[in-house]
Amino acid sequence: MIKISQVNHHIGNATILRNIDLTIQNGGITALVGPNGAGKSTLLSLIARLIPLQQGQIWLDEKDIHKTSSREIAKHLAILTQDNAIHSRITVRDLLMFGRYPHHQGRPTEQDNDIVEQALKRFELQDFSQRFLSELSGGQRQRALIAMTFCQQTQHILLDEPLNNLDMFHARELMRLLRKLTDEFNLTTIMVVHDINMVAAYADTIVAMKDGQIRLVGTPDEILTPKNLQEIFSLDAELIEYQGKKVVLHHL
Ligand SMILES: Nc1ncnc2c1ncn2[C@@H]1O[C@H](COP(=O)(O)OP(=O)(O)OP(=O)(O)O)[C@@H](O)[C@H]1O
Repeated sequence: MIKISQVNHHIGNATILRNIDLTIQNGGITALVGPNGAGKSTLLSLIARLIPLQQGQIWLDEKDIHKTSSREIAKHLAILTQDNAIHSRITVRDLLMFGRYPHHQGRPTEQDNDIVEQALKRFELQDFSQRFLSELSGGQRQRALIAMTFCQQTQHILLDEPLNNLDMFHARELMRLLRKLTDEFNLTTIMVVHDINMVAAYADTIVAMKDGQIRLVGTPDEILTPKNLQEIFSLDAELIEYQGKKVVLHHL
């Protein structure tokens, strides 16, 4: 469980996050949605301990995240941020093995090799395994980075806009795979997603943010209404239902 209590965050005079209270139960996919600049990435970075907490508390199960070492946190929580300052002269296979680092500390075992092999297979990266990241397309690189995050084999996975750079086919494949892995390993997957229809189809819970605040929390069925879309995104959109899922017609 991730429990966020009374978190506030400021940069200079600007308030970036305001009175954030949120509990994310273990298991399932939670989608963080909201307009650009709402504070989604900042909140993910605070949960993953990538930036210092200024005010409030964040708990990962029984651990106070900001009082626990990064090494300990890395065994329970993996994050893929938007700015991946990863050296491009590394092969896909080595990148995935790098994801195992919190476990092997530089000395990979047979088990680490197996996990990397499985991830190469599941993320369909076998054909690229010996290629450098610089030799991949943007979408292929994004898949490799997500696979690396999974190789960490943590119970909690945070992904900031994982669908970036993916074409329609690979975006859907990735969402299906994330759904499958989340269910199979009972993971807690938290992701920032802009494609609201992917959220409608694959997320269990939506957390909608705006202006540094959490405005709505609920299931896609509860949250996706014309009134809420207007309130969060200032968007006039119609909704239809298809195969029991909401579809937002926002492009017309
Ligand atoms: N280092 C920084 N210095 C100043 N302002 C910042 C900094 N980092 C973020 N911000 C501001 O904080 C606000 C929240 O940014 P954040 O990246 O968390 O939003 P977001 O909801 O993830 O947006 P997006 O959907 O565009 O990725 C924005 O107004 C942004 O300009």
